[in-house]
Amino acid sequence: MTVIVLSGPVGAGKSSLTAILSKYLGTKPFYESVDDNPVLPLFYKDPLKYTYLLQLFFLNTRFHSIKKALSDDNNVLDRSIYEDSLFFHMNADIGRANDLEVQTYDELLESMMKELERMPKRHPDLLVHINVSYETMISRIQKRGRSYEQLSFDPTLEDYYKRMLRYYEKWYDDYNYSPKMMIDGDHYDFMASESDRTEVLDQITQKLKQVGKLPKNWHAGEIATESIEFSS
Ligand SMILES: Nc1ncnc2c1ncn2[C@@H]1O[C@H](COP(=O)(O)OP(=O)(O)O)[C@@H](O)[C@H]1O
Ligand SMILES: Nc1nc2c(ncn2[C@H]2C[C@H](O)[C@@H](COP(=O)(O)O)O2)c(=O)[nH]1
Repeated sequence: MTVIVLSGPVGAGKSSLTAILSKYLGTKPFYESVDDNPVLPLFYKDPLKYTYLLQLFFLNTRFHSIKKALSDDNNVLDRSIYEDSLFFHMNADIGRANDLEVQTYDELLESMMKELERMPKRHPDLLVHINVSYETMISRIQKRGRSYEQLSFDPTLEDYYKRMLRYYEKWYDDYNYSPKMMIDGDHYDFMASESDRTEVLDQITQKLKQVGKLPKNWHAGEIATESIEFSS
């Protein structure tokens, strides 16, 4: 059984690579709750009011997903509980949560992480982080077109996204729950270019081989983007 978690800032390409990778490895994809998330649009309209509720919503869904992924067969997760704290503390640092909310959140997360330690499989086998520049991030956010994520919806999102990229640098350096690797999301267009897709999948399978976690009975094959079901 092999569990892979994807990480990276908004628009980096996590959901897209989750779909490609899970199809390639013949494993199950787990997606974040976005289009069916009732709190997300409220958060972008009024972050001060909805930061805490949104975080509890994500934390709850991520906890259930990682528990299921760690007890199921092979899986690929599009963002996981390991990034939850980055988002909450980033928002708290810009004044969107008070000290009591931070303390309560940290204690709750700690209890959840302790519960994961009791799972038969305690951690993922590999973290695949997609690194992108601010320019790439913005162009992908525009390409995807969720209205509330656009700079035209809220110009202060420029600072928010730039801060997110800085927090991710430290987050990736500190992450130590599993082996990890970084994909250059500026360089590889794994959506439109077949050779880029092949190269990225190759990098990931090499790393899985290196850590002894390539799923059993798996054979490399080509995958066409048309055959993949992307999440919306
Ligand atoms: N490597 C890439 N090259 C070009 N376009 C990409 C790449 N990765 C993702 N995209 C496009 O960028 C947008 C955001 O990708 P998505 O997978 O939803 O990002 P995330 O899940 O990290 O927020 C989508 O329109 C997707 O088609
Ligand atoms: N405040 C938070 N926002 C979050 C969190 N996780 C995701 N998000 C937002 C960011 C995007 O607008 C959207 C989906 O993220 P993608 O990176 O998949 O595009 O949800 C969080 O924990 N806190």
